Amino acid sequence: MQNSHHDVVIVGAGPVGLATARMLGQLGHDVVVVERWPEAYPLPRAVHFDDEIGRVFQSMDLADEVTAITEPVPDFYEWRNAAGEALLRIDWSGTGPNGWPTANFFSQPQLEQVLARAVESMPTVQLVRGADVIDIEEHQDRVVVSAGDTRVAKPGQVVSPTQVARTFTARYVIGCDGANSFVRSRMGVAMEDQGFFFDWLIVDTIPTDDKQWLPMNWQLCDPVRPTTIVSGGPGRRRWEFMRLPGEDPADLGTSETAWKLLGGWGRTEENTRLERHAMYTFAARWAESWVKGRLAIAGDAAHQMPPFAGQGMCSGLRDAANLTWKLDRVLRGVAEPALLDTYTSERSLHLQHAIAMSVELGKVICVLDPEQAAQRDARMIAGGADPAKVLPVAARPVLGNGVVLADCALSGTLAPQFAVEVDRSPQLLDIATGNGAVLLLASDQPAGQLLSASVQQTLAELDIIATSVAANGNSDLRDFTGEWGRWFDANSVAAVLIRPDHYIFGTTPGVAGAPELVAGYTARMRNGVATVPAPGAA
Ligand SMILES: O=C(O)/C=C/c1cccc(O)c1
Repeated sequence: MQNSHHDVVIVGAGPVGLATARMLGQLGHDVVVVERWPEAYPLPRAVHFDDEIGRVFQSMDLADEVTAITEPVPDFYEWRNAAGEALLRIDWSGTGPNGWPTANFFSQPQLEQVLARAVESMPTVQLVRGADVIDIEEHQDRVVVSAGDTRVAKPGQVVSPTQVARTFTARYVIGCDGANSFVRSRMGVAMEDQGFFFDWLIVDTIPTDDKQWLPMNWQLCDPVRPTTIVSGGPGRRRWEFMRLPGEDPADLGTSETAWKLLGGWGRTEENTRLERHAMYTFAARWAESWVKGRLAIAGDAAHQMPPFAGQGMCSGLRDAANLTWKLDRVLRGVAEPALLDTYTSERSLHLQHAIAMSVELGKVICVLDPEQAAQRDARMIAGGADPAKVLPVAARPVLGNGVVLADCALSGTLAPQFAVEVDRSPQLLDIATGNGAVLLLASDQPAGQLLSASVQQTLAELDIIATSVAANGNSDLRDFTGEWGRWFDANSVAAVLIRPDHYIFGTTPGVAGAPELVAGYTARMRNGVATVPAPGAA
């Protein structure tokens, strides 16, 4: 029997598992990804990522590869009633604060191919397909993952093996193994469920004509048949049809029904290839704890949400970005394992925002009663289809308690990624600074002249890059668009400490407060769980 030793075993080779492997591999760790299916799954599932996740792909050195398989959104994501009136218009056009298009559509098999190629090219990362995890044994200093060879009974169906064919020993195991996660079941954690369940038929197609789709993405809020019409990535279209009361899910989930419903949209075998159709029960739930001992979960293994905000995969990739820089420090022995507890506390609150938003959007479209639909229409039309007026979730998402400064307005929110100039060459901030934590100072002097030798030594020990940005003068980075200046001014801050996952640890009103900011971050990283008071707080 084969046995191999690693720093981390990742169970599941979907986008979240592969991204987690890529990020840990970039940090030099020995990682194996264990996937039960012998071949990459060829059919669509997730189709959307936002500007934050584009930045995460960029940090994985995959900006060009991902851009090449992606369709950015040029217009509004519209929600219309049966009469065609706008109920909600969400601006998905343009570039977001993370320096990437606000909304992007792709086909998951293509994305997985990009990610799989990337991890397979890394000397310390291995991808093992066809290995079905059947046991996980946790010891004080290691975890042993046992896998059998996958037996495919018929296309799309595996029979769980009973015999162990190989074992993988590691210091940590991360379950990126989907909604029915085996790793989660081994952790024995409870799920918090919002009780939001609706059945929908998802239909993925490849149009063979040259039809234009305007707007690119929209929702038909017609109680006769609530329907989603969105991109499925370049050259693809997705429809989602809500199951009506009395409809049998088995009847709705046939290709005959898919064609019948597509027919109502003028899509026939003459102009369309049916790529996939599947029934889904949308749910809104999350695990109460995402780390237990040496086991962790991420992505659908940790949470599921309705698709209407396009945040399912985005949330999973946020998990990967949050977990990997912390796990890196624990694996390197420069942080206590207690640092990993902040993965749950930070991400869970942020995730609950995404779930609340997705459920609110679900409440808009999953309405089958004509009376209720008419009331909804009147309310949303009166609100001018403005998301700020017609949706109840307005506050921006923020990380929960963790490696964040208390009493600091920007702590736990995303830092923007505006462009800067280095040696007259324009580039996005993270390209200029490289991956990792950044202390960004609003000053026309170089950071090296603003910080004492001892602060600079602490920064080096914590792998924090210190740099300054200003429109003029001798700053390290030139704010050639003025966007950084406006951001610092609007928030009344002059120093910001940005974590490796691009979230803000904290800010100070003056550059002079930077050493205290660094001291707070240092304490937080070393001590684990308690939140650090803001500089100057009593
Ligand atoms: O990527 C996904 O999982 C879902 C994307 C999406 C975007 C917009 C509307 C939807 O119903 C789904």
